[in-house]
Amino acid sequence: MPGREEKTGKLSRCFRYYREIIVIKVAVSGASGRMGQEVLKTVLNAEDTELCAAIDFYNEGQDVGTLLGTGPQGVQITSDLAEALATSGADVLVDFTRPQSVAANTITALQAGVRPVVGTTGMSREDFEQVVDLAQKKRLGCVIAPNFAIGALLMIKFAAEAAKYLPHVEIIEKHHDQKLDAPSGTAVKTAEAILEQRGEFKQGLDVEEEKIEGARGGKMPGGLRIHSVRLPGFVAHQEVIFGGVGQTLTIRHDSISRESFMSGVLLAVRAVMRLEGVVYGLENLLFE
Ligand SMILES: NC(=O)C1=CN([C@@H]2O[C@H](COP(=O)(O)OP(=O)(O)OC[C@H]3O[C@@H](n4cnc5c(N)ncnc54)[C@H](OP(=O)(O)O)[C@@H]3O)[C@@H](O)[C@H]2O)C=CC1
Ligand SMILES: O=C(O)C1=N[C@H](C(=O)O)C[C@H](O)C1
Repeated sequence: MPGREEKTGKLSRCFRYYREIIVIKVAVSGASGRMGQEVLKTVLNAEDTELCAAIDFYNEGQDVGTLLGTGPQGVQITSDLAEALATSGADVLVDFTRPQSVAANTITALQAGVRPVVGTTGMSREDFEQVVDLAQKKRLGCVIAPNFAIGALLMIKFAAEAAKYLPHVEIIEKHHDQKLDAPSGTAVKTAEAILEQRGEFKQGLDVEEEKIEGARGGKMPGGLRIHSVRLPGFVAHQEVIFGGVGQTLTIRHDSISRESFMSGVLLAVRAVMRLEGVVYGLENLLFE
C-alpha cells in the first residue's frame, strides 16, 4: 500500500502527463468497522484518492496503518467528525457507521461543504428528506446507496423486470448476525423497484393468520413480504422469489466478501464530485 509521500510523488508525475487527474480528498466515518476498514484500504490504494481523515469511536488516536497492519499512513483516527472535516480539507465523506448516526453525519458533512457518499442503511424517511433538501440548498452532490455491489444492482434491475410478468414475489435476505437493521437496505430498494413496476397489484390473502408473530415476514405495500435471516457465516445475500402458475423464478445475489462493494464505493466517490443534489441508488449512476 503506498504511503502518502509515495502517492503524492506518483500523482505529481501523473499531473505532468495527464493534467486532468484530480486527487479527491476522502474522509471515512466508521473507519474502524467492517466496511470502514475496507474503504480505508481502497482509498489508500487508488491513484486518484487521498485519505485525509478517519472517524470512529474505536481506536481513537491510532494511525490507520496500525489498524490495517500496514506501515504508518499519517492519518490518526478521531471521534470528532466536524473538527476532522474542518481541518482535513475533505472533498468527500464516505459513511459506513450505524442507522442512528448516519443522518447526523451526512448533515454535518453537507454543512461543512463536504459531499457525502452514504453506504449506511436504515436512514428514516424524514431524515432522508432533510438530507435531500439540504444537499439541494447547498448545491452539493450526495450519493446514498443501499448496496454498492454491481451484482446486487443487477439483481434489483432483473427483479423489477421480472415483476412485470410475475407479480407474485417475496424477498429473503440473509446477513451476518451483527447487522443492526432489518430488513436490509437492499431488500427495501428491491421492493421499491418491484412495486414501481407492478403498480396496483395486491398479493396474499386477507384472512391469513400468523400462529407465531412475524412468521410471514415484514409486509411492504401491496402485500410484498420481506424475510430477514441473521446468522454467523453470512456476509450479505438475497433471493427474490417469483411465483407463477406451475413455476417459480429465483434471482439470487451473494456478496461473499466486503471487497464486492469497493469498486462501487470508488465510482460513487468520483461521481459525487460532479453531482448536485441527492442520488439514491448507485444504479442511477451506472445504468441508462
Ligand atoms: N451500501 C452498502 O453497499 C453496504 C452497506 N453496509 C451498511 O454499512 C453500515 C456499517 O456496516 P458495518 O461496517 O458492517 O458495521 P460495523 O459495526 O462493523 O462498523 C460501524 C462502525 O462505525 C462506528 N460508528 C458508529 N457511529 C459512528 C459515528 N457517529 N461516527 C463515527 N463512527 C461511528 C461504529 O462504532 P460503534 O460500534 O461504537 O457504534 C463502528 O466502529 C451498516 O448500516 C450496513 O448496513 C454494509 C455493507 C455494504
Ligand atoms: O449490513 C451489511 O452487511 C449490509 N448492508 C447493506 C444492506 O442493508 O442492504 C448492504 C449489504 O446487504 C450488506
